[in-house]
Amino acid sequence: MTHSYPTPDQPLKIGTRGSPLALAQAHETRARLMAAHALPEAAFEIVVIKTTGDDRTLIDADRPLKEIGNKGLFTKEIEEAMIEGRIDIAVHSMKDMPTEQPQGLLLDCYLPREDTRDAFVSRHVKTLADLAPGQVVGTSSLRRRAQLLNRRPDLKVVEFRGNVQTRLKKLDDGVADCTFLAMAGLHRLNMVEVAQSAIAPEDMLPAIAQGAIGIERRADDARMAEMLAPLNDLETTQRLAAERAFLAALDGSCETPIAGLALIEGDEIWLRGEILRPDGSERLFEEGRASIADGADLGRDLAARLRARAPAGFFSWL
Ligand SMILES: NCc1[nH]cc(CCC(=O)O)c1CC(=O)O
Repeated sequence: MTHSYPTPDQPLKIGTRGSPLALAQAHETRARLMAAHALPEAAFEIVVIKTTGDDRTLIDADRPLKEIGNKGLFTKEIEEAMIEGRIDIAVHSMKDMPTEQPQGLLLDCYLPREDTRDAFVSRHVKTLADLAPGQVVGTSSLRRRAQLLNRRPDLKVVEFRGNVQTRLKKLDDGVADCTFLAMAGLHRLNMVEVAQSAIAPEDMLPAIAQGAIGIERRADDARMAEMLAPLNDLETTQRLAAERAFLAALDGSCETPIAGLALIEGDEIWLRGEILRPDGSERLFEEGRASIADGADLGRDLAARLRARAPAGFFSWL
């Protein structure tokens, strides 16, 4: 180590949102840094930063998130704090991260990926296939809404937001018969028992980067680069390179339901991706394989194939 380690007097500042899931991810990052460098907990300070996405006056309004703002809703204030030096690193759910970072910041450290599947959450229905016609699904995710309606146009979808506890309360109140959450979030919150079942990717392809935690730093911060290096998981990096190249090539303006999942099989990477119309009336799917080093090219290639197949008007921005 050529740089000095953080100490209780000069702790390493870990920036995060304040939600229970965000805090669990920050704690996991701290634990991994402590183990990798034999440091005490006191050498770290967790700095909670409120983002536009956490603003109750905006969030409590019953508007879908996509109408409130777009990219960086949950990251802008955290990235500003890092650029200003108030924090050293930021811990993010990669699923919520734009494909490009602001000038001066770098996102190149990924923790080993959790379960990528969506969870089927209900008080009285066991699996997605057991839903009866007309039953009500609560979700705020454009992707999940479109995927569900594509397969089951007979179901009713209602807007559903809030943290896990709020959503479970809504299920208890009978607002909806079921909802979906990422298995990864439930694992990290030790709440996996609220899932009736995990949904196979063949039935619901997850969001790009679902289940992955990324750690962002200042690009010129050599000390942090060195401290984060042992935390980076190679396979997660390779899978996200393919998935995020796919997303970037499709714009990924959160206005079109996009899903994708890469898996490593031997010395190959296998990528599946799909785009849907928001009402679920149309679904375009592609898959392909490449050598692992060519994952990003595979992602761009899959995106180009989908674009070529998409009828005019499929993307609202074209
Ligand atoms: N958009 C919110 C969000 N961002 C990351 C996760 C879950 C954890 C993950 O996918 O890493 C969630 C909640 C959810 O979809 O249930």
